[in-house]
Amino acid sequence: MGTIVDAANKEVNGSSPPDKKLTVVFVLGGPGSGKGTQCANIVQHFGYTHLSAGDLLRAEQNSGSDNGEMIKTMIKDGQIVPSEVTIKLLLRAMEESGNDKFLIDGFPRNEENRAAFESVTGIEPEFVLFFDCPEEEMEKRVLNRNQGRADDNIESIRKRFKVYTQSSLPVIEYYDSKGKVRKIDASKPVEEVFVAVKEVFTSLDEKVAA
Ligand SMILES: Nc1ncnc2c1ncn2[C@@H]1O[C@H](COP(=O)(O)OP(=O)(O)O)[C@@H](O)[C@H]1O
Ligand SMILES: Nc1ccn([C@@H]2O[C@H](COP(=O)(O)OP(=O)(O)O)[C@@H](O)[C@H]2O)c(=O)n1
Ligand SMILES: [Mg+2]
Repeated sequence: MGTIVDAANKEVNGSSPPDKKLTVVFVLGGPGSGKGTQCANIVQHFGYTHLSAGDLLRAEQNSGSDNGEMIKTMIKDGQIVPSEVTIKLLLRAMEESGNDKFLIDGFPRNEENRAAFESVTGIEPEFVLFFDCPEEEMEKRVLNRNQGRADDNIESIRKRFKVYTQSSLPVIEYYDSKGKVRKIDASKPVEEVFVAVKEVFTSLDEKVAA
């Protein structure tokens, strides 16, 4: 197990003083809600490292790994890759960053992701940033995204919306019941969304400084 997780577990178990206090924010919302766009802004202003689960999976797919074909098929089909694969990629990226503040974008996307991350790392998110956006607006954005993604076509998008409603929204509801969700109206222009995002991170910084 990586040192970053050992450090977090020490903190959870309270057996010895933590080496490092890790701050993790989960960034969730449907496909095209603006997670990646806003994370880039947050990085600039608040010193986080941005880890997109989707980007890490696409990089793994392209690296010629044994899991490449499985990842490719699942992404095209909008299915959620088993957490064993995704968590390994996230932890490796956390280690490599050397940072202690992370935006984890697009994860956890189902209950299996959520429970596995909690049991493997012992990390509880500081909060969950939730980009709330109507489906028709998300569909328009994804179809105009132009990043050459194999899943940004209408057929894959329909499947992704279904998975989002059936598997990802329940995770957001779970965190909402614990008072951890910071909901943002993501239907507005990028700059206006970021005004709301900034308020959330500024109040966290004030809490930490207090
Ligand atoms: N608030 C917004 N208004 C209009 N377009 C946006 C907004 N936020 C992001 N976009 C655009 O929508 C597309 C999807 O955004 P992205 O950040 O990749 O979303 P996600 O990571 O949630 O799928 C991109 O082309 C992006 O430039
Ligand atoms: N936790 C995750 C995140 C993404 N993925 C896969 O990667 C795809 C793209 O995720 P993404 O976060 O890049 O997509 P967007 O929400 O940014 O449009 C998902 O539809 C899943 O197939 C996954 O399996 N598990
Ligand atoms: Mg994204």
